[in-house]
Amino acid sequence: MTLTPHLHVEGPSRLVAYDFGAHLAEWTVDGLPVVWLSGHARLDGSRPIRGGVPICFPWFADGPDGDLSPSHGVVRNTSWTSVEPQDGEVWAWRIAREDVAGSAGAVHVPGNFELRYAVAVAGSAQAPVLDLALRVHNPGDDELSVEVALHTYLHVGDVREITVLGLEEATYLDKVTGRVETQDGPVRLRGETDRVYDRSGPVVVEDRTTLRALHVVPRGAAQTVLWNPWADKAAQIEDLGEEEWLRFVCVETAARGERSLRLAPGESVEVGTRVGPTPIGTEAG
Ligand SMILES: O=P(O)(O)OC[C@H]1O[C@H](O)[C@H](O)[C@@H](O)[C@@H]1O
Repeated sequence: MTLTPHLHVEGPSRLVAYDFGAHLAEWTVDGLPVVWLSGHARLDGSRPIRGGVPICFPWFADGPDGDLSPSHGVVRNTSWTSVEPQDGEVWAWRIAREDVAGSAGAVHVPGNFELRYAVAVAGSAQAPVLDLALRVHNPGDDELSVEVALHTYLHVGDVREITVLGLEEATYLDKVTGRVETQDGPVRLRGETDRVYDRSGPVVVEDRTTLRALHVVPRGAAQTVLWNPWADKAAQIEDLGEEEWLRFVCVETAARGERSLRLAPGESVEVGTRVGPTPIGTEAG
């Protein structure tokens, strides 16, 4: 099966998305990717799409106790239902617990849930801003505790040449070493990077290669995950081409572990991310 893409062109923006995973796969501005898609991504529904913005839910990676699969939960492996976009949204989708019943990992879903996800483009033609909004609703009678992430793959010219601002002095779990550390100054990636920062403020990725700054503004989740597999790990990832690891960094709006979302019966919360490129040296629009 080949997945059918949705395409949207608006001013300098071009967006591609799939119902499978409600996955925004590409956002280019003036022909240059901001949200990056692997040239080796499988677009046949046989595995999650490598790149774009995978939605991780109701667990992140292998879950709070490290024993769940598939990686990042069940909704990025399932086709969502398109619903009517509202108020300037480009696309919107919905999925609920019954839609994942029977899928791999469904037995680990911790309770009833309903998700609505929307992709919008805001800002101006000169400074477009992508807005991603995931509403999580608990329609059940019990508290719902879930992990979630908007796992944004941002395009950079060379990940070794970027500076990530906004995480200074934040504590983080280094998933590579298993240690908890404190960020000393801006982040410059020097090897495999897989960190869960206890911070939910704006992050700026300065990319000296493309002469762009990518501004990421999260909402509704307490953590920021920074990920790049680097050369050796990337070589083991089937749907990443040679050297493709140089072309992206993931800056993820996340709520995992002790910072999971806890929803009372009937409660809804929204987790979102805004992303916008600006030329280096100017402020976000
Ligand atoms: O390969 P995936 O299942 O898409 O996961 C890719 C990566 O996602 C997150 O950033 C996790 O923190 C990493 O540990 C994981 O390797």
